[in-house]
This record gives sequence, structure tokens and C-alpha cells, in this order.
Amino acid sequence: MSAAVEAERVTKRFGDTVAVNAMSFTVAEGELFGFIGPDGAGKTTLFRILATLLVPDDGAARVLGRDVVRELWTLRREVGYMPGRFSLYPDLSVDENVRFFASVFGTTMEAEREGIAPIYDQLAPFRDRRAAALSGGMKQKLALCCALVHRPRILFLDEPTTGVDAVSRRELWDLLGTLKATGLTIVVSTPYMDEADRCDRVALVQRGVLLAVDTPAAVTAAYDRPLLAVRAADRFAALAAARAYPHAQAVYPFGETLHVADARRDAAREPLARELAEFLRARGIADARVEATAPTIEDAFIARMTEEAAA
Ligand SMILES: Nc1ncnc2c1ncn2[C@@H]1O[C@H](COP(=O)(O)OP(=O)(O)OP(=O)(O)O)[C@@H](O)[C@H]1O
Repeated sequence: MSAAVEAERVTKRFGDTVAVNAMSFTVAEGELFGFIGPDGAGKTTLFRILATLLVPDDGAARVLGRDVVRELWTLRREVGYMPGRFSLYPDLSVDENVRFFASVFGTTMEAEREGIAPIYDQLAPFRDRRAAALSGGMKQKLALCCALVHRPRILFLDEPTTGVDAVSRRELWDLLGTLKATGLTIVVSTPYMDEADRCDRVALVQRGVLLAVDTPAAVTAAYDRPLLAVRAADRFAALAAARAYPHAQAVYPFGETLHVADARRDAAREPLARELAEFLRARGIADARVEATAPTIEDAFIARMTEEAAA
């Protein structure tokens, strides 16, 4: 498969801030590729460079084989970009928004009706409603529809699920799956680690740096230290106590439990669980129960980010 995106040491600075720091990666054609990272990681800046809206200070990027700086005018017709915010006209109706974006690219909503059907069909009941009056999930679907209306060969979606309720998040990811099945290359960013498993490959970003690029399964498999799950009625007190544990590399809430990453890589899990339980009980967490647990991709990400922050 040829590459849909090739980035080579792409760098962008704003004053003293290095928003994107020498990022190199490739996205294959037809791939659903996710950038995962917290606020300020550089996702928006990178997406704007790949969508030809911002010029990198250093490095080079090619999208669909075209240079994002030298060939921007050709590329703009072939790329769909959905920014995190402000992509719709709030006072225009659903249909008027779609028609507007179609006209920018010299086409019409009618001509593109079949291509946008998987999304537009869900919007059609609200076609005359002003965009401002749509729910968060519907706004995102409309923005996606507008980004697709000129039949791009690649789609860049910047945080499409931020601020969207859980059901709409799932629906949006299902839609991305449907679009991927048509052969479209999709590059998406998100601050939510639990969305990683919906991607073919993910890139973990923090402070402008790529920490890992791999399949979700490989990122999870690379987690190589004992992970312990703690249950206690007073989770807050247990968290404070566990943070004082000398072998804890990272301690964080995880669902109903706390996760404690033990720094002793090669140790057997069970004795470590007993040792932590004894430590917590000695610190007043009388009901502390500790067991070894299998890492998820979120644990793997947190470990990478903690290591990097410590370095
Ligand atoms: N136009 C700008 N001028 C100055 N600094 C900027 C500009 N755009 C981004 N930055 C800074 O660059 C860094 C990366 O920002 P960016 O918006 O790319 O991150 P992000 O991962 O998309 O996070 P967010 O979800 O907050 O947008 C941040 O420190 C941000 O403050």
C-alpha cells in the first residue's frame, strides 16, 4: 500500500513553544489513523499543517503524494478537513451549510447526495433547522458531512468527539468505520485514550513529540511492568496512600479502582499485590484489596507519558 501521508521531521514553533517537534510518521492509504494526546499536545497545529492551512518551520510533509506547501492548491481539492471548532455557519440551516460547502468546491448537494448518504440520511430529518440549534452530536455529523461533500480522498478530523455525549461519540466512530469501508483514508485526533481501539494505528503525542506509533494491540503489548488494581471504599484516601508507595511509578484512578504501576519490571505479580495491600493497610486503608491486572491501552499510554514527563 502506498502512503497517504508522509511526514518527515515536521516542526512548528510559536515563539518559545515548539507546538510540533520533528514529527515523522506515515499513514497508509485506506488507514484509520488516530492521534491521541492531551490539550496542547500539538494535534491541531499538525492537522492544520497537513490540511495546508499552516506552513511548517522545518521538515516536510506529503499528503496523497503532494507537498503540503508547494502543491497546496491541488491538494486542497483532495483533502477534507474538519476543524475542532467553528467549521459551521450557525445561522444557516443544515441544508444551507451543506450547499455552501459544496459550492465552494464547485459542486452541488444534489450531485453529491449518494456519496454523503451515510451521514446525510441521519441529518435529513433536521434539514431546515439552524446549525446553532442542533445537538452537539448532530453538529459534528453536519461538520463531517460538509467536510466530505467534495469527495476528498483523505479526511482530517480534529477532535470530532470532544464535548460530545457518549452515545454520539459511539455513533461518530461507527460512521468513521462506514467511511473507512469505502476506502477513504481517515486521520483523526482525540484526547480520549479509550477511543484508540477504534483505530488501525495510533500515534501518542505529548508536548509536540510523538511518543509511540503502532497498532493499539502492539502499544498495549509493549507495556512491560506489573500493574496492580486497588479497591477501597475511600478511593481518595487510598490514592494518597498509594502515591507514597516507594515502588509506585504511577498511580491513577481507573474506573472503580486505582491502578498502581509497580516500577519493578521483572518481579512476580502476586507477591507485589500482597506487599502493596500490606503497605496500604499499614497506612490506614483497612479494606484495601489489591490484585494484579492486565494492562489496557490507556495504561500503556499513561506509562509512556509518565516516563516521558520524568525524562
Ligand atoms: N497561533 C498560536 N500562537 C501561539 N501559540 C500557539 C498557537 N497555536 C498553538 N499554540 C501553542 O502550541 C501548542 C500546541 O497547541 P495545539 O492547539 O496544536 O494542541 P492540541 O493538541 O490541538 O490541543 P488543543 O486540544 O488544546 O487544541 C500549545 O502550547 C499552544 O498554546
